[in-house]
Amino acid sequence: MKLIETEIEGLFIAETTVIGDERGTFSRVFCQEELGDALGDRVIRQANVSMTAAVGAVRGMHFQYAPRAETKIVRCIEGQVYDVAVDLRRGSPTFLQWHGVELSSENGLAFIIPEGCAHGFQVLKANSRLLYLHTEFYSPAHEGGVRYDEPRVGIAWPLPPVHLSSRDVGHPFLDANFHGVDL
Ligand SMILES: Cc1cn([C@H]2C[C@H](O)[C@@H](COP(=O)(O)OP(=O)(O)O[C@H]3O[C@H](C)C(=O)[C@H](O)[C@H]3O)O2)c(=O)[nH]c1=O
Repeated sequence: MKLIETEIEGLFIAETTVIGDERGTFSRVFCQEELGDALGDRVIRQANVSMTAAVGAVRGMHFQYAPRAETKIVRCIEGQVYDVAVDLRRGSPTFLQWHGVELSSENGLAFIIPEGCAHGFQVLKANSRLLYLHTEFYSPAHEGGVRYDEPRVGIAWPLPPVHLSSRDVGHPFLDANFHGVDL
């Protein structure tokens, strides 16, 4: 696996080597050692899978507050999505900047999203499935969210967002006094 830095500190794209033969393909989807520069001494504590049916559907933007802030490794195992991270870290030079990347079962890329960054995605191919590896346990009491259409962030979704959950349309807009989350 090869780590590619982005302009947002701690936010990486991971390339995966796909080994093909006459039977099909094999690829390593996680390696604590090969992702060491992104993970440090963090360990994976929980893995989840989501399937999202409708093209254009958006889930996000989610994060967990400290002390249950988490690094999240996201990979598209079926279909194709536009995956986005937003830097919410107080004092970060890229505060409220976002970075998007297309993840698909074809390109085998993974997005490594550090603590203090919100995550969301939009479905580009029907019935897309995502695998999430989390360095913290799910903690509803520490869940936070930013609107997918937050004007202070300005995410350029490839398609008009549809099929959002009531929770995701219910996230508050950021007021002028929001200066970031502390880790
Ligand atoms: C994360 C999680 C959720 N849940 C329950 C809570 C809800 O009843 C249901 C769906 O949860 P939520 O609407 O928060 O999930 P998504 O909107 O699909 O969020 C997912 O997609 C966005 C883009 C992310 O970044 C989240 O990390 C990822 O969980 O599963 C659990 O029971 N366990 C869990 O670990």
